[in-house]
Amino acid sequence: MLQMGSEKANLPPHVLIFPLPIQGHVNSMLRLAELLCLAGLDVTYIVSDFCHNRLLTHTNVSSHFARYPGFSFQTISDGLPDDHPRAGEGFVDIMPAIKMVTGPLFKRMMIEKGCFASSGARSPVTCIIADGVLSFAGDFAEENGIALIYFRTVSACSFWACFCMPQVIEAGEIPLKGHGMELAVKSVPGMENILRRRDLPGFYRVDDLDDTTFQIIKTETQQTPRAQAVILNTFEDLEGPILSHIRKHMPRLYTIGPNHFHLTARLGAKATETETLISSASLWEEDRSCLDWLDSQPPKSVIYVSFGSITVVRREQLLEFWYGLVNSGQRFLWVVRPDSIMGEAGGGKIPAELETATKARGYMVGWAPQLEVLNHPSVGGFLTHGGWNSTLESMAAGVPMLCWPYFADQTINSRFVSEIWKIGLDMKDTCDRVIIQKMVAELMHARKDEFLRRADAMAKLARKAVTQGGTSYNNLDSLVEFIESTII
Ligand SMILES: O=c1ccn([C@@H]2O[C@H](COP(=O)(O)OP(=O)(O)O[C@H]3O[C@H](CO)[C@@H](O)[C@H](O)[C@H]3O)[C@@H](O)[C@H]2O)c(=O)[nH]1
Ligand SMILES: C[C@H]1CC[C@@H]2C(C(=O)O)=CO[C@@H](O)[C@@H]21
Repeated sequence: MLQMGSEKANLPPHVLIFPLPIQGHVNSMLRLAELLCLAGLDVTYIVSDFCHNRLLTHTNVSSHFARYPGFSFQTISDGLPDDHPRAGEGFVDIMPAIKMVTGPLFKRMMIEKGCFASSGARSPVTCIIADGVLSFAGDFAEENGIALIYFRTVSACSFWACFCMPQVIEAGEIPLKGHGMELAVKSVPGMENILRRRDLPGFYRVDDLDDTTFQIIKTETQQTPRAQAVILNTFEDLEGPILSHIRKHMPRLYTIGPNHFHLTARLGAKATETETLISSASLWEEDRSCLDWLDSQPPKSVIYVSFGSITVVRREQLLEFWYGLVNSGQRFLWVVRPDSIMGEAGGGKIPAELETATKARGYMVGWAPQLEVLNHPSVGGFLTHGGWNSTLESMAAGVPMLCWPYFADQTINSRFVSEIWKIGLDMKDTCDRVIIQKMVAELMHARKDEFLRRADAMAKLARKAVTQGGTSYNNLDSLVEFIESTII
């Protein structure tokens, strides 16, 4: 058991925050870190050397967080060589490497550094908030009598569908073996009339139940209830019915999202200043020239296209998207990450008609300041992979979505976007220029008003949740009180 020296008793709680070291987890949990700093807690944020180097290179996190004396970074290896792609198919290496290398390193680091006890005026770590898929951090907390909270960075619907993996197997609804994808899934309580097999989180798409990633996700998800509390980046008005199911297993569940919006609200920003007060957590250099380009476009005329930090596409798929966008006649701003095209550097010539049309009404960047883009008045739609941060950021900005899920939670998020929240369309499992053209037109023209109306209503609910008295606002206060109550 780690001892709290009595002389430290009046110090604030010291929370160790440990995200899975990939973009979508790092930014979501960094926002939580700042929310806790604002509440007066001390925070150690532990992140991979790889992500830390990139954060230092591409963002102002160091100077931004300097305003919180109780905040510090600690770095650790993610177990992968520096030149590992950490994207596309390479994502399957991340979880095993973290488990095999980072887990043991973490334990050593915590013991050797006495849980960072000697760091000036801070108490030793009193609470660990670990990513919900890092069970080794939970083991450490349990073994050493430190309070444990899990933060699963995905939607409640995805988390719940993963939590029900044993029942889905039991019901014989998987393995999928590539057929029956249209069949209704009946074994996820609360989603009986919502999901087809193709809408299950992408981890389910296995022919063999011994698949390593499937097993890791199943095991990591099953152990969640051992934490004293669970945090989700969502809000009650968005996922209330699913949250009720989760609460039967994990009653102390804090919904505090959308995180970025919540942080903005707590920082006291006015709507027009929205994103400048939030520190960027980008692992790539943001190309801000796209904001100038957006300034010269008509209101709500641009579809913003981005598939997040892990998606990769084959050259044929890139061309299908490109033709689809160009043939739709729509203005577009497209993020093509330098590492997102499979094959030899995206080799091959780009057809002249695509180049010409792009010069006329498109703009491409390697990485964008996404929050500012989504909140720009010229943006009227978002062609997205449906990563949870992108989905929440789009919702909070009132921007309708066209979803092209790539893997993981994205396949279920896109189903909820189209069928439950009705703020966009789901284009999963197709990549065809004609379909893309048609769906872009549907989102941006034929059903534009309908989608904008609902997206605007959803944005209002999100704002209400993070405003004083709102559910996420109150839940964050309760979370802080809970963390304070865990000091022994
Ligand atoms: O040009 C860009 C593109 C993205 N972003 C930001 O990068 C983040 C991307 O996060 P997300 O939309 O969640 O996608 P991924 O990077 O793919 O995130 C991973 O982590 C998420 C949270 O667990 C999961 O929902 C996703 O499926 C998983 O792929 C968002 O905050 C974006 O604002 C930028 O700032 N600029
Ligand atoms: C690489 C993936 C492993 C787990 C994470 C996840 C989750 O359900 O927590 C979903 O997709 C990715 O963000 C992560």
